[in-house]
Amino acid sequence: MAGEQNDVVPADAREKHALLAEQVEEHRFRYYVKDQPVISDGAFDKLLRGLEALEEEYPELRTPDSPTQKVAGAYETDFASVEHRERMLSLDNAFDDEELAAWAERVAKDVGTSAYHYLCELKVDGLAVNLTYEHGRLTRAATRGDGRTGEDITPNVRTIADIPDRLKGDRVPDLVEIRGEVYFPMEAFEGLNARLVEAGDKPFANPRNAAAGSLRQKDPKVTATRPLHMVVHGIGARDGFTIDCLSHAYELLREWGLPTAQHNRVVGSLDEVRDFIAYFGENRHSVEHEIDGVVVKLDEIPLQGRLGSTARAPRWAIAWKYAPEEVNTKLVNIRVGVGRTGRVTPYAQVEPVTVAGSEVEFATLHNQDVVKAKGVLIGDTVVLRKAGDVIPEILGPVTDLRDGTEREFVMPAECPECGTALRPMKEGDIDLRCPNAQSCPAQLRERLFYLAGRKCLDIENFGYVAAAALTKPLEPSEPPLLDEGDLFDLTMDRLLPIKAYVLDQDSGLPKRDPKTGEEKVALVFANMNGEPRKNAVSMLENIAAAKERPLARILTGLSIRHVGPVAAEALAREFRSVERIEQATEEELAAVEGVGPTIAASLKQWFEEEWHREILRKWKAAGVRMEEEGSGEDEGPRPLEGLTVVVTGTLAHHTRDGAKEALQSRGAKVTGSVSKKTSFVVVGDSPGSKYDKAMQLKVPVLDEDGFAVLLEQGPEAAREAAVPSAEEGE
Ligand SMILES: NC(=O)c1ccc[n+]([C@@H]2O[C@H](COP(=O)([O-])OP(=O)(O)OC[C@H]3O[C@@H](n4cnc5c(N)ncnc54)[C@H](O)[C@@H]3O)[C@@H](O)[C@H]2O)c1
Ligand SMILES: [Zn+2]
Repeated sequence: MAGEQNDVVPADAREKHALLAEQVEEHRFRYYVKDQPVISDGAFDKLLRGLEALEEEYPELRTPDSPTQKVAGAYETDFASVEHRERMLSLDNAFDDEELAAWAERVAKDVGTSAYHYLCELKVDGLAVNLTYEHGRLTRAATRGDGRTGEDITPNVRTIADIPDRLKGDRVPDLVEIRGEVYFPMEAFEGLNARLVEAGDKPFANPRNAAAGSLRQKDPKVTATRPLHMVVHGIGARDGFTIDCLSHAYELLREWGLPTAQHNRVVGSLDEVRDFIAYFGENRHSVEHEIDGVVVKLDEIPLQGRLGSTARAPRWAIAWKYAPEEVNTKLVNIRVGVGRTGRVTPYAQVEPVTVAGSEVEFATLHNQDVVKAKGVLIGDTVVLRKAGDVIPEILGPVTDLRDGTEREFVMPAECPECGTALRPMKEGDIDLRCPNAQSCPAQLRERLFYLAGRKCLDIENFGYVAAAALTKPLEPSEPPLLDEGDLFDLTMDRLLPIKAYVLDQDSGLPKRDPKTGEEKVALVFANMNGEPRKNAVSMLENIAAAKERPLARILTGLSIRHVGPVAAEALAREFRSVERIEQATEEELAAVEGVGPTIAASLKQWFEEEWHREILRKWKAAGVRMEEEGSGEDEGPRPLEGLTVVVTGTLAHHTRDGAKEALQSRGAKVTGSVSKKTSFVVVGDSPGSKYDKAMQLKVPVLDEDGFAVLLEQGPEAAREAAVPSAEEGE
């Protein structure tokens, strides 16, 4: 019989099986012993699945020593080996609903009752540990190993703050094995790698490897410096207490001071299990640790016993795996981009990979220090992560795959777009900037793109392609826009001859002809006959229409540092024209709610640049609305409406214009001569005749403090602060 079956397995299947088995063993060794896997979990799971599929087809290949039949892994390591009292198992996986339903069906069939519950838990991405407590004291901690024998890591585990040395309470059992997952928090990962690189050590490729590597240190003092955490997810051998449900056991463990999970849920139906899976699929990153799936268990412990286990995994549990968020790929190059404010940021170009459903070719690297801290070299295989909607990032390098051809990234000294020498904006800044703010094509392009965008002028048909074509065309050699000043003076004549690279929507990089490999070049605004394209016509119409946008949007569109839509709204409401903002003192600007000193200083700086003021002059000449329209009841409070105020003498904290603006923006009328109708006279040093006149007419007089009261608290309070006190005032 056995001989017959041997004949049935074709030689190539046998060979393929042996090869796959060897690969799986090799990757397990790298993963469990070296803490440096060289392929992603997704890729590893595929290998294992391939092996399982072969064994499904040729069951003779499923020998007890096949990697599919074992808990990985029995390896010689530097640690003493210890036997678990009760076996630690792996889990069977479900990658789709069919597999989940098949598991549930098997359970229903074999359990012999309909009175059972599913316990849904999150699958923590870390490494499994077994903690032995005897009479409430932690006596041993071990890794899973091959499930029977693990590595003794007791001194290392004692350094983990989450794990109590002694169990709390008076119901402590004689013996209990606690199973849980040790993990390394994602937020701490970057810092750890930075320190490792700094010290000349190898960085970790991802947080799970960092957890394993940190826990499996020869020197527990090193482990103690790592922010490891644990979540409990099971219970092994026990003596001195009984439990009916795993969920109840967790309550007991919590009382003992063990770190139990916060998101477990007991449900009665498979549909509720599906809801749980769907919910955490959506909210994967709202959890305090990384998860790679959901573990569904039968809650009733006697029923777990009834179902039993295979050599590898319990039949009463299944692990639902979410789509992997991490993949391995090659770091092809590190390029630099220039942003709207001239900030030069390196970014990674990787061999295109699909992760979390989308193809990724670029990942952010923030700045040259981040590149260094991550310890990645150009040419490295790297772990790329795409978590939900967050932009893809590089976690770390797979250093075991280096062959010596990798090279370090060097931040360029010059702007890649305009050649200007890069420098920090101010001393101590990490970020380098291109100081050619006015005409650096990259900065101008980004500013225009922003200016035309939703938050600002909302100019339809004016996107990235137009912004690029207007600032750095291939032809003509002189770009139509050297800064944003001429935006509203663009004419079709200027647009028609413009040729530019055809840019890819996502990357902003030139598209290439698939046949020749050459970058594609095209007329941007004209069709083949040299006539205006439809969207060029409407772009110009939309630019003209944008002249009427509210002041706040115009202000936002100037790309003044720190002046976003909120600050722009506040400024527009308070000062009601660009001119008055320009004339205001730094104090007056800073005093506006929602503005403050940083923005005020930045505004002052901006207005100091001649070319900035030139933009304003050109826009005004082109008919851009630089003021708020009408008296605008709905445009903010005007607490001084109806008052007439005279300002005289020198004020310490305001210029004369500044004081005037402050009054006007609150609705007061400011006049030059004192009369019976004057509500207040504000006097500074050496006030002269207007002061005398005010005294004569019994008009309330305010010194600088009184003026502040008027501005901040209104006329009632100001009358009280006035000299002389104006009891007879209306
Ligand atoms: N990249 C590689 O080269 C490589 C190599 C080997 C293994 N791996 C990865 O390691 C994993 C395989 O390891 P495995 O055999 O331990 O199987 P598994 O990770 O699929 O499932 C078993 C493990 O899940 C853990 N777990 C987390 N939360 C749990 C919870 N709430 N309840 C119960 N258990 C929970 C336990 O530690 C348990 O041992 C896979 O993700 C695989 O991709 C990767
Ligand atoms: Zn530049």
